[in-house]
Amino acid sequence: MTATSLADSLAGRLVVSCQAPPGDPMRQTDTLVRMARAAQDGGAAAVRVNDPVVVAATVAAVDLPVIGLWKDGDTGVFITPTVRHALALVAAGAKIVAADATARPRPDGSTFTELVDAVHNAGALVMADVSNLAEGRAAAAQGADFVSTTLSGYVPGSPQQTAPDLNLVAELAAAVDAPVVAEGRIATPAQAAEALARGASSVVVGTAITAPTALTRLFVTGLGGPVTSKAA
Ligand SMILES: CC(=O)N[C@H](C=O)[C@@H](O)[C@H](O)[C@H](O)COP(=O)(O)O
Repeated sequence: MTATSLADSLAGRLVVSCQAPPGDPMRQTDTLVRMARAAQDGGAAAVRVNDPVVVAATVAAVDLPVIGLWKDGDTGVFITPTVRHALALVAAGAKIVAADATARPRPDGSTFTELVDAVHNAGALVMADVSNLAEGRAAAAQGADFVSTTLSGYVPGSPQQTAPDLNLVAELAAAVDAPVVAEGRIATPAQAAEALARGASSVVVGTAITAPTALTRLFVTGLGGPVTSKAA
């Protein structure tokens, strides 16, 4: 699949993020692969998968393009923080590498441009995870193939809200040539459709589809608790 046809294959469609946080019972390679197979059966255009080991297992098990990321750490830049992480994902079979493209310093002192160039040279595309319009513009100017709202709400300065940041979707869609991906806290099909209507090219949904622990917690909280320490 060429870069253009890969991008076209995602246009107007759903991507399912098949991840589980550290310590979660679902964080097993086989379980995560089964999530990806279920996403494929349900009609997803692609899956978004964390960690090269899980990426390789998913690539072997599903026919969908895999968007790979590698979360390393939990502060600062930790979504595919370095060129080394990015290239490991390409080697594992990711067709698209998702990486933090915020303005924060990267742990190896590299630039986002260097990551983009390395991934392109290795034959894959880059999805820039951003938290605001300026970062999206910069990422697109540096060659990102997709710009995703992934980090809005998770970086100081971006709106802290329970709803998806559809304003950022619309701002990015008006400002960058790269396809804009709506991602983060999209909880219903209506919100996903609204994201497309606001200019998104694709929509990534994770928690609302693949996170039974978090979803159980929502219902438990809705019933007035109790929330256990593990679920807190
Ligand atoms: C901020 C961050 O680390 N986001 C991660 C990026 O890969 C994932 O934990 C999210 O589940 C994903 O972005 C999908 O979002 P939601 O689960 O809200 O549909």
